[in-house]
Amino acid sequence: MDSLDILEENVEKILKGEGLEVKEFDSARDQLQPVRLRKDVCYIVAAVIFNSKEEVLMVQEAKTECYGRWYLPAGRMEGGESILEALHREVKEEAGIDCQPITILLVQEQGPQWVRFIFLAEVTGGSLKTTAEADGESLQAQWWDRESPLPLRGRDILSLITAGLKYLQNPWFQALKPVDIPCQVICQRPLLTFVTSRSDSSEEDRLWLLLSNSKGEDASLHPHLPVEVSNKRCTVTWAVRRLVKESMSSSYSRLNVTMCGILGLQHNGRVLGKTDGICFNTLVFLEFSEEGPEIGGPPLLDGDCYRWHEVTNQPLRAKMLQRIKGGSVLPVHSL
Ligand SMILES: C[C@@](O)(CCOP(=O)(O)OP(=O)(O)O)CC(=O)O
Ligand SMILES: [Mg+2]
Repeated sequence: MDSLDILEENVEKILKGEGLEVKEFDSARDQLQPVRLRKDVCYIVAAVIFNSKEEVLMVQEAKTECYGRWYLPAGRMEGGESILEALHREVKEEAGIDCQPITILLVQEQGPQWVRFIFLAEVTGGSLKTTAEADGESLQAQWWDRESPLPLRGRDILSLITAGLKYLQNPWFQALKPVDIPCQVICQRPLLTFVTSRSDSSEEDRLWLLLSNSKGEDASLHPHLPVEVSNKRCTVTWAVRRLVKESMSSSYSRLNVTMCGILGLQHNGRVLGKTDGICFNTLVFLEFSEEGPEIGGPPLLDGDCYRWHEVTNQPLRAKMLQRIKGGSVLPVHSL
């Protein structure tokens, strides 16, 4: 199998939400310090869970700063646990309910220091925590009909509940759960795409993918997708803008960079301080905001660190175009 076949096989895997080991980074070595949970990264999980009457599971907070107010079951991940283990633990501790994930519904992030995974989940067992079982985690849990008045800890959850109902009625992207692959840093592997529409609508659009020419330690690294590290305060969206600015600086001012969303999320978390990172596989779309010297092709690249690969594999190209144009990707909100 030649190197471009391997590349396209890897792109297929990413489109399915599968993970790929991160072998090489396109970031300076000094940005590759392992991150440490609760020291320089904070991950939070939150659960949107409905019952058969479309009431949503809410917990009454026991914390001083929000005592007695209601919120979704949510909390900070602890060292050594996976994202799904944190989800199960938080929902059990705060609501008394056993659950299983349906999908990650949304990722909200402010760079490494705050990443929140909102899950749509379903009940598998347990029973609602009662006031007799109140503790430091929560006072009680109840099903909320979403209409009766309820003093909320934060109104941010209302849009999350709406997103959960919308997904249940119409799953607009394929269900996504974290893939258990360790990573030391918070990084992103973008499918960074450029599309040229054909003048003759009977022909399919042309699609290009940005590849990195960086060589790995084992120099035999096949042409591969770039991997950008998100260091301090650098959001996922900003990291990909930085990549575009560095690789296409002469065209950057004429480019619109659209973060379509997350195709996959790789995290393991087993070894505190060594596997606290996350690799986000993302889908990004570039387009010109104004005409320029390029005729029907992608932006000119500066230097030789990157190159454009035209995707001529028709089924793969069709899949990628559908994801780009259909918006059927897990949303990421860089706050
Ligand atoms: C992430 C929140 O929306 C609420 C979840 O965090 P908690 O304050 O409930 O943390 P635990 O004590 O671990 O349960 C707060 C925020 O970061 O905006
Ligand atoms: Mg909490």
